[in-house]
Amino acid sequence: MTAPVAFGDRLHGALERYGRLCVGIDPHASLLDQWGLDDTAAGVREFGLRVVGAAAGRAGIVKPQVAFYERHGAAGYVALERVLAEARDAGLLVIADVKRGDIGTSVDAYGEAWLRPGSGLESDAMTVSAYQGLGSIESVMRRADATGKGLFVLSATSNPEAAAIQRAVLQQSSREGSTVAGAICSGVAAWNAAREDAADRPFGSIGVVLGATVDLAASGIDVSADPAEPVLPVLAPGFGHQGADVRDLEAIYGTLSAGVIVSESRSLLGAGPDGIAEAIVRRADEIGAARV
Ligand SMILES: O=c1ccn([C@@H]2O[C@H](COP(=O)(O)O)[C@@H](O)[C@H]2O)c(=O)[nH]1
Repeated sequence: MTAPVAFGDRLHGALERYGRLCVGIDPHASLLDQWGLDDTAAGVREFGLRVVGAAAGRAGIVKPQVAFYERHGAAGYVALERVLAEARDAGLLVIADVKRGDIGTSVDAYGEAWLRPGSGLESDAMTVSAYQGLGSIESVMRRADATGKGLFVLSATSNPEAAAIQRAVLQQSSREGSTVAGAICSGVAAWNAAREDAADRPFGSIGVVLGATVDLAASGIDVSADPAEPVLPVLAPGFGHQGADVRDLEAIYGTLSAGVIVSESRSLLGAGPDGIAEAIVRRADEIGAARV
């Protein structure tokens, strides 16, 4: 059996071809209304399929926010399965924004749901939480590496109320003295660097979530340190609707900039069903113009 292509390689290819933009698929009730769709499982399916149609060939990555599908129970999941499959069939890299975390065996079961080839919910990557300890996600990191999938581990999230916990300083750890956010970043970078084939990889397959609205230095993340090798993928919500300016990308992310994926939802989706394709092209151009 041939080995799967590493997620980091596929991510690198998508960024080279289409640039950094990741199109969020967040069917908020207000957006469904604006798009002339019902807030039902059928409505969120149609919304997702239209976003996928608009993103295909214009952006490299989509990020469905699973919560908006989960609102509709089992029917919402059936709708989501269809959206995920269409997106992957269209050649888009799919990051399922599920933010799962638990003890190791349970996190691995989440990994089986979202990352196992052939699973109904199969995605290319998923978001996970390591707030039960980095060791709690080790089995899912192994699973991701073995199956050519990726993970984005929450580190410093874009919501302001996260700082109190994410800036807390670790005790009883080999990373004692680091903040929670900093330890997650350095732990993930170290994981990527320790892979057997790390030297041949442009990007690691395990990344972190670092909000663009965050003062990363104050969160204990040194954005002037030597860049990680391989490049650390950074899923970056917070641009667009949440107020961060893409022209500040390098100032925000410094030496982490090479791995930054600009994830925007409402700022694009608000263009409506007739304007979304054009909004994606315009935003991808703006981000490209602000290239670092
Ligand atoms: O720190 C985080 C982690 C995830 N998100 C998610 O990203 C999108 C942002 O949507 P916008 O409309 O572009 O604000 C949404 O799905 C969040 O759940 C985040 O915002 N911050």
